[in-house]
Amino acid sequence: MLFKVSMTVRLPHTMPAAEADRLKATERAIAQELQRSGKWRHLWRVAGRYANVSIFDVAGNAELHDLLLTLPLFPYMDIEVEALCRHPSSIHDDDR
Ligand SMILES: O=C(O)CC1=CCC(=O)O1
Repeated sequence: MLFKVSMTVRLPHTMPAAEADRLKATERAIAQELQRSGKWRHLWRVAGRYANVSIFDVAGNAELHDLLLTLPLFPYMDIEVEALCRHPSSIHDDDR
């Protein structure tokens, strides 16, 4: 199943820079591994905001939830999830 996931990062201003850098580096490693696995299909920065829009391809709601929980920035992100289905006018047969 495909999901559009919007994440807005809100790190506390009181967080030490070294801790923020550590979290971001670990987040990056996990995100890149999930992209290599095919589960995190797209990752886009929202211009002008500390936010991203992503497309995930996972078995269902529970897998998506469990995956998002593994992200080190999870406690510091507002996350919105929208389930996607194939548009009848889409010419891409890999859309599900
Ligand atoms: O910077 C972000 O938008 C948060 C994030 C998600 C995956 C990643 O590497 O950073």
